[in-house]
Amino acid sequence: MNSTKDLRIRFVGAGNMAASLIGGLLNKGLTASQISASDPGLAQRDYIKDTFRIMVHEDNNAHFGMPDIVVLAVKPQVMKQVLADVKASILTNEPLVISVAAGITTAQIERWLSPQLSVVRTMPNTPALIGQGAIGMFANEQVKDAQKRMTEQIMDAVGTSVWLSKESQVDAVTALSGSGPAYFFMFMEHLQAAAEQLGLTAEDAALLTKKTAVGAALLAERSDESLATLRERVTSPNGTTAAALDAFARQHVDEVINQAVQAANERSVTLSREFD
Ligand SMILES: NC(=O)C1=CN([C@@H]2O[C@H](COP(=O)(O)OP(=O)(O)OC[C@H]3O[C@@H](n4cnc5c(N)ncnc54)[C@H](OP(=O)(O)O)[C@@H]3O)[C@@H](O)[C@H]2O)C=CC1
Ligand SMILES: O=C(O)[C@@H]1CCC=N1
Repeated sequence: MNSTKDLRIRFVGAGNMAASLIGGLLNKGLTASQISASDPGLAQRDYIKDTFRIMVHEDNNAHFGMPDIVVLAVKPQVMKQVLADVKASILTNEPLVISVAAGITTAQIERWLSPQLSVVRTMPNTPALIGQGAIGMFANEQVKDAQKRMTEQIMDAVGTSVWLSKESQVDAVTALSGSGPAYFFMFMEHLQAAAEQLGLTAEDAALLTKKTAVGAALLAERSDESLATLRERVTSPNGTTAAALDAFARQHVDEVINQAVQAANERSVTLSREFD
């Protein structure tokens, strides 16, 4: 296996998720000369170039070279067309292909490029930007152990990753941790608004909302106790928390959350059919 200092990585698409990964890799000690990217947006290219000092090209095939890894970081809608564009460059040296796209399957990527290619389908999330990503990964049969280690090195640069044994589990990870940050942000938005209604200033409500979320998340991560036990510790009999949790239960919040996660999972499944 190449050591990290020898790796050459090409990003196709240099938007939010690519920026998170590029930032994480540079923080972990890769040099800017090891990474290049392509993206059609001038403003985005300038942003990436100014922020990370890597080479960014308008043309997906420009200065493609012979990368060890190609990271596909475009929207699912354009994946098929983008792969038609870069197919010849990729097939020149058959690098490991890592996709971060929601819904696009390894079978589709193999069909659009080559069935011989090693393809890893991953599902990261935006906290990768600060090294706190939660990432699911699925490897097709062509992926060798050394390529798995390379994938882990990349994903470990931006968070915590798990290998999945079945590709359908990537849809579940998408519904859980891929989309999950948005669920927590939405909950926090509503919590802040409710606190403002109770008379707190917007500034205080925002600060206390964020610190409560961070504190609860860190406690959950660092404690050996179950989430249920941690919840019970906050909940005094007939106290304030019990009053709030009863209100959630009356609205069947468990069913609401289950339906939302099912909807995200289903959308991940249908995305692949839509853009086939
Ligand atoms: N955002 C998230 O939380 C997560 C996103 N993902 C996945 O990551 C992928 C990228 O998402 P995200 O980074 O959020 O999206 P962005 O829109 O921020 O990034 C995609 C980038 O690809 C560029 N692009 C468009 N067409 C091409 C092309 N033909 N060749 C090269 N680049 C192109 C876009 O340019 P332009 O804007 O000019 O079209 C854009 O800069 C998606 O597939 C998504 O499913 C996965 C996990 C989480
Ligand atoms: O909303 C989406 O489709 C992407 C995938 C997971 C998070 N964002």
